[in-house]
Parts: sequence; C-alpha cells; structure tokens
Amino acid sequence: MGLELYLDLLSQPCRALYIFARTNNIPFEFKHVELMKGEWWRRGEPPRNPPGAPRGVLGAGKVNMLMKVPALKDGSFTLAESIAILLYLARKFKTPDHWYPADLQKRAKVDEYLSWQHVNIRGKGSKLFLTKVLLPLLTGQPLSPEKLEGVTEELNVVLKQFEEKFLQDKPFIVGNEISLADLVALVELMQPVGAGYNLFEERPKLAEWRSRVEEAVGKQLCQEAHEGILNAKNLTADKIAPELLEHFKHQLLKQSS
Ligand SMILES: N[C@@H](CCC(=O)N[C@@H](CS)C(=O)NCC(=O)O)C(=O)O
Repeated sequence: MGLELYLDLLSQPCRALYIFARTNNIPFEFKHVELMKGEWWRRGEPPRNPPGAPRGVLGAGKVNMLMKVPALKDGSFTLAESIAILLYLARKFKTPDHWYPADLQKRAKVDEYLSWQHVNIRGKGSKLFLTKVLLPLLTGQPLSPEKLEGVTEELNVVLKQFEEKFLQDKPFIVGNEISLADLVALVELMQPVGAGYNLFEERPKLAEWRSRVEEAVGKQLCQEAHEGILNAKNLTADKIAPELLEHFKHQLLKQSS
C-alpha cells in the first residue's frame, strides 16, 4: 500500500503538506477529510460521537491518534503532526537540501522558526480567521469593531516580529533558498487573507517574500491549494456540521472571555 495523506485544504498544515508533496513529486493518495462536515469530529467517544453515529475518515483514531488533520499513513505506519510529517517526507524522499538543510546552523534556523510559529503566527492567524469568519455565523451578528481590532492587533504584533526578527532583509527565512520554514509560514499567513484581512497589502517586504515563495513552489500549485480558503468568506452556517458549530462556539467564547 502506498503513501496516504489525510487532508483538508482549508487547514493550513494540510496545505503545507500538499504543496510540499506536490512540488517535490512525492507520490501520494489524497484522502479528503472534510473538516466542515465534522468528519474528523467523529472520534468514537461520547459526547462528541453519540452512539450509532458514523465513524469519520480518520477511523476513530486509527490514522491519527489525535484525530486531527493532517495525518499520514505509509503502509502500516501512521503519523500525526504536520511538522513531523514534513520531516518524514523530506527524509524518506531525500528532497533537495534547501528544504531542511544538512548544515547544522541552517537547519537550526529552520527549527527555530518552526518552533516559534505555533503559538505566534499560527495561533494569532487562526484566531483572527475563527473570529472573523466563524463567530458571526455562530452568533448571527456582525463582529464588533472592537473585537476585530483586538484580534487584528494581536496578529500585527507577531507579523512585525516575523518580518523584523525572522525574515529581516533576506530573500527567505534561512537565506537565499526556500526552506520548510517559508512554506509553513506562507500557508499560515494565507488564513487571515482567507478571512478578508489582506495582511500583505501594507507590508511590501512580506508581499515580495510571498511572491518568491510562490515562485519557488509553483504559482499555480499555490493557487490551487489556497482556492478553498480564499473563498472561506462566503461560508454559510448551513455548510457546517451543527456539532462543529457548537464546538467552535465554546472555543471562541472561551478565547474571547
Ligand atoms: N499541530 C497540528 C495541528 C493540527 C490541527 O489543529 N488540525 C486542525 C485543522 S487545522 C484539526 O484537525 N482540527 C480538528 C480538531 O481540533 O479536532 C499539526 O501541525 O498537524
């Protein structure tokens, strides 16, 4: 059995894997897990999965023990966590060195960004997306300008750090060539763009970096991977599984309290 990747391209880490695998000609079977339909949600455990409810594509934890996307299955081997999966693919398929350089210090700089981004770029970008796109669907009310300003400001703080501390004046995060750090950064930065906050507009340095990253992996591939998220502004509540809406409601209310 060949390599399987369980993905939904609305998810940032899934897009990173998809683009990485495609741009490096890594053969894989695309297993689509529809997040908005709550497929991942059916974990086989109450109260999330009432008795008799269908099991999701992730097979109640058999493919990803954490029941999230992305997930990898390679024969009988399974793996969770996008960064671990990216590294597994880079090593197994011996992708070009620049993605995860053998040079000790260059590699450490990739690791530095990958370690930082989780609660910073990813955390704040996801929060803006959930607040701007999903919260109004849950409450049926437009978002208050104060709330929007608050989450946007949190994101702006980490964007400034990204630009000034990580990117500086280099073409890519680790110098002259694209690495996993750039790819992971790009997919995360596109999430707020999908929510209607075009953060590149007033940041020419980031906009130029974005073009370089897209050029390096292929503009068409990037466009294809981001098509869904760039239409996310048009999401309506009826497209989202009710249990998922309920979950997000709790999550967002907790975050904003
Ligand atoms: N740290 C994980 C994050 C995975 C993750 O949060 N996936 C989301 C989609 S972006 C998901 O499956 N959410 C469903 C859930 O939280 O149960 C990774 O990088 O793979």
